[in-house]
Amino acid sequence: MHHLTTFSTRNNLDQALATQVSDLLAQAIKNKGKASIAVSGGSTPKGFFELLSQCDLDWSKVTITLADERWVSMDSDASNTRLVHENLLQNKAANAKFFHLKQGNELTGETLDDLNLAAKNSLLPLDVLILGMGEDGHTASLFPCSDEITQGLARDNSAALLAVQPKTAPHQRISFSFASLSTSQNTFLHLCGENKQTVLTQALNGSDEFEMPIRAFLQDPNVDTKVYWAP
Ligand SMILES: O=C1O[C@H](COP(=O)(O)O)[C@@H](O)[C@H](O)[C@H]1O
Repeated sequence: MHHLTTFSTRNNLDQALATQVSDLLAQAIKNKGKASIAVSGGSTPKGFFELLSQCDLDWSKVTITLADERWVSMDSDASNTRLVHENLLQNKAANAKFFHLKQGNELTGETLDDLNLAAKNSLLPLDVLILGMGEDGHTASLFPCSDEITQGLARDNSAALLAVQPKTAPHQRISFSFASLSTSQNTFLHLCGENKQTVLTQALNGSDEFEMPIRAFLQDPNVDTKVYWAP
């Protein structure tokens, strides 16, 4: 299921999202002494990251990871890890821990096994998940065009992470699965622009998750996704 909140500007959205996420992380720290958050990459979250990095929080108790990563080196413009380091792991948030998805040069089965174990032991279930959405309806790196989409959306997938090779987007990816992301305590979908509004409407007007994987987060009755949109 989903709840849509519309903001008049991107900055208003970024401010509201940063405040809400900071409050949720503080609450998790108060309840259990630590907090975990997965953020998305791409072009949408930069302003939100900058504002969140300035929030007062015991960041040393927060672990940040990505919902997905492109298997590129960290100095590449396409690296989501680089985006997070340059915009979120700054200011007050410089003390946060970062759980790296990109480990080594090759995405081997052994790398995945190690990451799956580490994610289950130290990160999951996430306190906060911030998703983005591509214009093909992908979210995280759960791409409709990929051979791995069945595994990525399977409700009984015991693996937290999977390797994905999109056919219509560049770079091999590593992505958290729907099964692991859907256990998050608080899920947000961060969208900006008219094109994303059109894609959102399309996603809400159909039900085939394999055509638009974002539908799993918008329509699964066990997942409550707060959609934040600004023009
Ligand atoms: O490739 C990706 O794309 C999506 C959407 O990105 P945007 O540029 O349209 O905001 C993003 O959520 C995901 O993390 C990223 O790897």
